[in-house]
Amino acid sequence: MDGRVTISELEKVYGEGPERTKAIENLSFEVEGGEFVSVVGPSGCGKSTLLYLIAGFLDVTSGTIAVDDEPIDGPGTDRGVVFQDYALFPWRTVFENVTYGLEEDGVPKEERQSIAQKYIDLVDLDGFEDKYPKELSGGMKQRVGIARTLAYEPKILLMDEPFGALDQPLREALQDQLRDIWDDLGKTIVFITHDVEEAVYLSERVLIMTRHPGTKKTVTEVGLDRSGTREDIVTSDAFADYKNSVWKSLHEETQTEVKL
Ligand SMILES: Nc1ncnc2c1ncn2[C@@H]1O[C@H](COP(=O)(O)OP(=O)(O)OP(=O)(O)O)[C@@H](O)[C@H]1O
Repeated sequence: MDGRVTISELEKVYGEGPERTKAIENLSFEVEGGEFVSVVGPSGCGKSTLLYLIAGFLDVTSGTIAVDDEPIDGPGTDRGVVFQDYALFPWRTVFENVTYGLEEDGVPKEERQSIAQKYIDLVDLDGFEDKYPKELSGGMKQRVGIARTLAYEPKILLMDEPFGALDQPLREALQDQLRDIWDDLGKTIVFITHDVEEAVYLSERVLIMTRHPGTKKTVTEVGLDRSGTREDIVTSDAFADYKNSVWKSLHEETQTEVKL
């Protein structure tokens, strides 16, 4: 399946001289096409840096990132980013926010209207097309953010703590919606989170990064039976085992950090 991300011997250094900070070192990792991978790690380990490197917003210092074997060269519509703070245009309605990228790409009006409506419906925002961001709850704003990114029809969704600012019930609702979208659309998803439970609930594999400078520490394969309800899943022994395994690996890193 398309949308494979191959990261090879990646290094990212910010600044020079006394300002020099090595954010990521010697990171190699592959995300399969259509796979859902979460990334967790101590604060400052380079998770956002990794996401923005894959997005092409930042240049690598050394190493390569390729999508379907093609080294990336800056941002592209094959990759779409969803930000924690939604990054919506306050002066545009829901509909206009979702059509923005399509307008920029010169997609004809009728086509962009039907694409936008499809994704607005997919995130359950039909009826809210003419509202402005200030009239929406945080959860609705993030659904607009997701619809806007999906409207580009990227192969890969890059999500930087997208539900971090939401309260628990909303967060859970959006997690379930994202899983449904993933089931329907089969996109590759790279999802950054601080929340171990969220990572295990959502993804097929969890990449745990070392503390600063970040690299791959461990990868946990999550083989959950997801056929039941949320309650069935989160109360299962398997869920507890996966959560413990990710938590232990992460905790070793944060303990090291505290000792210093
Ligand atoms: N623009 C920048 N200039 C210089 N250093 C930076 C820049 N952006 C990030 N860094 C540094 O790179 C390292 C990794 O930062 P990054 O934000 O990627 O980590 P993170 O794991 O996403 O952190 P958090 O979990 O706290 O959001 C940190 O030491 C940070 O201070």
